[in-house]
Amino acid sequence: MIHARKLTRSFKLKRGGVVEAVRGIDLDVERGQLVAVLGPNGAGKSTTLRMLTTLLPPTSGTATVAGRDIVTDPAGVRERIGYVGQLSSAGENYRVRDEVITQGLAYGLSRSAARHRADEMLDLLDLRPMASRLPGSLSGGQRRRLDIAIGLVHRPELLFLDEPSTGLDPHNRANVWEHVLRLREQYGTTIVLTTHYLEEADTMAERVVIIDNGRIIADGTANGLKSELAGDSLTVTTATEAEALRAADVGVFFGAVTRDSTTVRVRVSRADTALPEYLRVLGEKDVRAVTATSARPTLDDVFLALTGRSLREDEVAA
Ligand SMILES: Nc1ncnc2c1ncn2[C@@H]1O[C@H](COP(=O)(O)OP(=O)(O)OP(=O)(O)O)[C@@H](O)[C@H]1O
Repeated sequence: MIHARKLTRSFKLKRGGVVEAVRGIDLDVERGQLVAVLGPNGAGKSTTLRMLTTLLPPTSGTATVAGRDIVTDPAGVRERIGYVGQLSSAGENYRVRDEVITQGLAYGLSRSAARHRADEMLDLLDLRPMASRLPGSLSGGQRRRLDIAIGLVHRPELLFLDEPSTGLDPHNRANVWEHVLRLREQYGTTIVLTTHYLEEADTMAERVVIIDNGRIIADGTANGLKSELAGDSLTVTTATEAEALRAADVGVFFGAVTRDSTTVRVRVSRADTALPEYLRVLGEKDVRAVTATSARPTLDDVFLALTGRSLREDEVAA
């Protein structure tokens, strides 16, 4: 459904200098996949999506999307895809149902086909009760769902969603996800979406593509990436910082260590066997653990292992 090779985009800044937003992305997405593109602010997620959706020409590189070339046949790509950007696509003048119908007409559907399709999408996204309201009166989550309905009106095989859940409260986020998953189940639509939210990418998408600094740095299932790149973690807290320092010194014999005040974290391949052994050695060195826990890795641990930075700070800032 998507085949991109060495896709690259740089921006010349007015005040001089160049931003290399996307630096040579290779990406293949098969029909029916649900792919989450994850990365910190400014990683190049939106720029990648905007190139794949023909909103922005690449500086270099090639891509076919839904079988059409993004550079030589942008109209062909657009007919076959839906795109829901970060900003709401609904205007304020039409009522919800009319807004979807108008979009259908813009795609060349007949009036009756546009009406039929609009109703189908309003049902799919549970927007029927809001059909005659103005978009401005909808909640954030309802408005996002309206954006998705608009993006789907021409029955695209492939839907791009740029941060569909950013800015929504957890309830509305879960609700938007429920609808995205339903869409996929009912229509088999291929979905590529960007997100800042680690947990969402982890639990909802079958494939996670992590972008940083304009490059893909990891690509796979969440579980695959975690076991391949991160490993389990042991966390021990001590009563004093001096003890934590000693615990960190011991920890390096077990795996990579990070320490924050009296908390020491050690990355190991198998926490179940490493934790008792670590505690035993700490006892020998007169270090008493106040708490000791082990955890399976998260996608943040994957990102940390790859870049030395946490995605969490970004998530909090978003
Ligand atoms: N039109 C533009 N002109 C100049 N720089 C741009 C432009 N669009 C994007 N950039 C820069 O390109 C880089 C990648 O931006 P992009 O919006 O693709 O990141 P992102 O991963 O989608 O971030 P976010 O999660 O914040 O949306 C950033 O440094 C951004 O400032």
